[in-house]
Amino acid sequence: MPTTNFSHPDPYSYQVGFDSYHETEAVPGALPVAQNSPQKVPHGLYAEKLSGTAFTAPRHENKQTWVYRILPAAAHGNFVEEDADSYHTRTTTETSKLHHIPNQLRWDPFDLDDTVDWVHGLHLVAGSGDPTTKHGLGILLYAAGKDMGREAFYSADGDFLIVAQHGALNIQTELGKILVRPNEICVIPRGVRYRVTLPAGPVRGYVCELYQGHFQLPELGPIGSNGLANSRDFQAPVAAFDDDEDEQDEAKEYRLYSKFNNRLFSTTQDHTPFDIVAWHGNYYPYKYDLGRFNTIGTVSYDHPDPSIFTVLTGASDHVGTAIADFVIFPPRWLVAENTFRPPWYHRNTMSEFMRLITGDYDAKTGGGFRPAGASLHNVMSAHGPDMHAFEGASNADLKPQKIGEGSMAFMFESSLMVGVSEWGLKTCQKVQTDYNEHSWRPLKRHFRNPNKG
Ligand SMILES: O=C(O)Cc1cc(O)ccc1O
Ligand SMILES: [Fe+2]
Repeated sequence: MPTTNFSHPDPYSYQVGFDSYHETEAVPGALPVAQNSPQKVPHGLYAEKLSGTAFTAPRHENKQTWVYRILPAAAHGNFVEEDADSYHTRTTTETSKLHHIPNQLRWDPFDLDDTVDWVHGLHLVAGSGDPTTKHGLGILLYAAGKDMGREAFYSADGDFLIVAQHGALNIQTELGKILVRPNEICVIPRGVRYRVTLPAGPVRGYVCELYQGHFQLPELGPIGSNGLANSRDFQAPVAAFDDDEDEQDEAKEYRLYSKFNNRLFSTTQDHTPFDIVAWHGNYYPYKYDLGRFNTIGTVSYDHPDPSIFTVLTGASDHVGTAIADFVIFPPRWLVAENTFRPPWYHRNTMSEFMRLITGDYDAKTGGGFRPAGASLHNVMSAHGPDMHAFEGASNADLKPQKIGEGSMAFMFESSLMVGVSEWGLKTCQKVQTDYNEHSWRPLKRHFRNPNKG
């Protein structure tokens, strides 16, 4: 089945394509014809450009969108930093620095939290690099149960790749509306302002924030011109705006939050930020149903590298070496002959942050790897199947087998060593102290040395 069976219907319509040039207008004639910035924009709108790359970036990388809005984004008050205890993304103080440790780490499922909204429910778990130099990534967990009020949020730090694990996110962005349900992902580019409400109760999930560049589809190489995540399955919103002209002054007031170098600032403005009537460009938020992934695997022998499961990649300046790959492990047939079918034991120069959205995972059958928690195998931290998985798979009858039915695991894989936040290591109280003890210390020796008598 090439789509996920969602319990929550999607009320919105979308335009399709990855990195496409889209144009959309919520009022006919709002888009200027054949120019971007006429002396007077149709319908008395303001023209504004949102740049996702340097003006001079090469054409194949260049990203920008022209928006036509009721008032420019600049029309707001001064930002003031929020109280440090009210949010959970800081990295730069002594008490919130990142810890770099070689241990294999695993977390029990993170708690739901229905006392906070999207902005205040974001927790930095791990990260590397620095938003101020536009290098690296942040890995965040979100858990929220409240709608954002008359508020909007943007991150100046990077692109948010949101992996919904529990509950639906109704995301009203400046560029239109997107519904994101478990087993869907959504990318909100740096700077795009949005508001999250929760149409089906509390939510929980993960964010990979890319401080540099933008997510791309991986090269397909010898796979050919289709496969993995196909371009036409990416959905972008159509223009939609609120008109607050007839509302009372108090009702027009909006609070605007900015995530800026992992700190939270806010200001107010006396009009809605969701006033874009039309836009055109290739810098926009989008979503993707992981159930549509066209999974490729071996039909002969041996376990291939998990790069064949890459949905999106956030490239570094070095070809083939990612700042962040987003990889999934979808339901699939295993048919390899004479093969140990689960992942091999390995030490990776890349760091691997993993989790289950739902179901189970073939390398961890001994318990402890459950949806909504996490694991981190940092640079060169040895890992692989736990004792149960090893004994099971090395004695299994190798007939064709469908694995992961109803399951979805994912990985944020980075070439960078990631540090774990104070919240991730201590405050959340979810770190399993016996991960290694439970998974690999029980592995039995099977070698019988033929050189011994
Ligand atoms: O460690 C893991 O479970 C992730 C993983 C899966 C796989 O199929 C091969 C390598 C790899 O790191
Ligand atoms: Fe791995």
